[in-house]
Amino acid sequence: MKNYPGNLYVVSAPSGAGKSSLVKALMEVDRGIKPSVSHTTRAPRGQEKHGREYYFISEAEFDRMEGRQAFLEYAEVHGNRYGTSREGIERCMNEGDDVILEIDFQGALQVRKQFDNANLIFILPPSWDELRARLMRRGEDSPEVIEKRLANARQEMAQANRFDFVIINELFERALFDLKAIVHAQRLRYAAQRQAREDVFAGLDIP
Ligand SMILES: Nc1nc2c(ncn2[C@@H]2O[C@H](COP(=O)(O)OP(=O)(O)O)[C@@H](O)[C@H]2O)c(=O)[nH]1
Ligand SMILES: Nc1ncnc2c1ncn2[C@@H]1O[C@H](COP(=O)(O)OP(=O)(O)O)[C@@H](O)[C@H]1O
Repeated sequence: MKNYPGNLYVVSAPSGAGKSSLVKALMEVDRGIKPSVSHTTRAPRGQEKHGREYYFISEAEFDRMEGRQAFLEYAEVHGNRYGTSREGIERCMNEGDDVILEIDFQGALQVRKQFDNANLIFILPPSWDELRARLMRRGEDSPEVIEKRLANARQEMAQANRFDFVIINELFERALFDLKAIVHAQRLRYAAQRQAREDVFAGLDIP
């Protein structure tokens, strides 16, 4: 397993729990962390732009990328396909940047198999009623799509105990504080580990 200078954070949550809002707010205050833009076969929502929220691609293009093993992970979620391109992430992490992935739990567990020090963070809503209310307030999905996402949320939330960290997004600022604290603490931890490794190598008398 390759050792990159950058760290990897993976955020998963049921639809509407607030993961996109939290990740966006984190990146506004933390310039050392870069988003990964996924590829999807889902249609863009109102304000979404190709290359910003997602690369919106056809089923055929998705098949081609899958065929040439361009994805670090991919999964079908709520009836659409989503995948993380391997190339961009490895480049960022090689350059020493931290990378944050916003992907579903199936993808998160695939990533952990490839990066054993990936940090898996699960965001929970405070209640079912609030989850439904947020999906409705967001106003981007039809009632049928909202019902499908709520039905899937039960199964998704049952996976939270497989993650390294769980954050309850009740008060937004509080949840953002928790996310920042996790990123900061893990960054320090890996920096200390790397330093310790360098110290060991520096101490070895190899010509
Ligand atoms: N496995 C995987 N899941 C993804 C990827 N990109 C997005 N997702 C997940 O797909 C689900 C649906 O995302 P989206 O359609 O943007 O809806 P939202 O979660 O309601 O904002 C969410 O759980 C995302 O985290 C990806 O590259 N891989
Ligand atoms: N703590 C919070 N309290 C109230 N509303 C929130 C909170 N966090 C997010 N929201 C709102 O809930 C909706 C869903 O958030 P979003 O970030 O799109 O979720 P996700 O990416 O998990 O699907 C958005 O309208 C967002 O503004």
